[in-house]
Amino acid sequence: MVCEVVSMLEYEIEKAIVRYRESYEFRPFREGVSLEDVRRAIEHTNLKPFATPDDIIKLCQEAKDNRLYGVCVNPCYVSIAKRELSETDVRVVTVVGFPLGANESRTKAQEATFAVESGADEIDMVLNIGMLKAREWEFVYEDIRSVVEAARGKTVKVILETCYLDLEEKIAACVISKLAGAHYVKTSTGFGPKGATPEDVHLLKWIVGEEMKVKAAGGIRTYEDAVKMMMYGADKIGTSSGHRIVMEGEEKHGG
Ligand SMILES: O=C[C@H](O)COP(=O)(O)O
Repeated sequence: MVCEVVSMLEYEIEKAIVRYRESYEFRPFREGVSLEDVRRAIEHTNLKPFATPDDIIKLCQEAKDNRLYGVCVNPCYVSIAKRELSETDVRVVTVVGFPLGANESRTKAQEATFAVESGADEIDMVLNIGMLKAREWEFVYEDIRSVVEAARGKTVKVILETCYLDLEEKIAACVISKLAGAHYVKTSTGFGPKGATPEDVHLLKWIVGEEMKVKAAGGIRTYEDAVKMMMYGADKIGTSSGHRIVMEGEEKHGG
């Protein structure tokens, strides 16, 4: 059984690498991203270690005022965010195995279970970066699967932390995330040495295709940054600058 999973993962990863070598082209997936598109893509984020309950209440208020897609908060703040956003359609996103991805899989699964119990609508988990680098494909696959199962149907995003990965590792991480049943791949935690780039966002979208989505996160500070990420394949934008980005968009488009 384990052998079958390993062979399936190796086969699919190799197939994706060959497809990349034969036909990859870097060009925008779309033009014409509107301010409304940007608002509805932003997951307004505060994952700082020193964030207080008052900071989370402010984050939620900004998300409501700016009609953003969601907020992304550390697990201890899920219930506060849920309370602040009740009777709105603003989603509560939280993180698992954050920011290193190096917890035991059962710890990640338990975190996901607790997050859902506390009211999280979506889970952003960090994959096991060291195990990916060691080409322990089935470990990485089972690690993601355990969180997908624990999330009980809630959206699961897999943070790849692309700044640490080479091209083949990025492709392998996308293929494994998709096969393990995750709904998104996400570029970065915002805590690594580098965040999202249009090149990485494009590569991720090109590999996962239409059945899966991409979240760009880390270092996205301006309206122009957000629009560019969306042109190159991002469906969601994780940023601690959501309020500023929308203000810039309103200035540009006249309110
Ligand atoms: O998941 C989102 C990131 O943590 C946000 O990163 P940022 O603070 O660089 O915007």
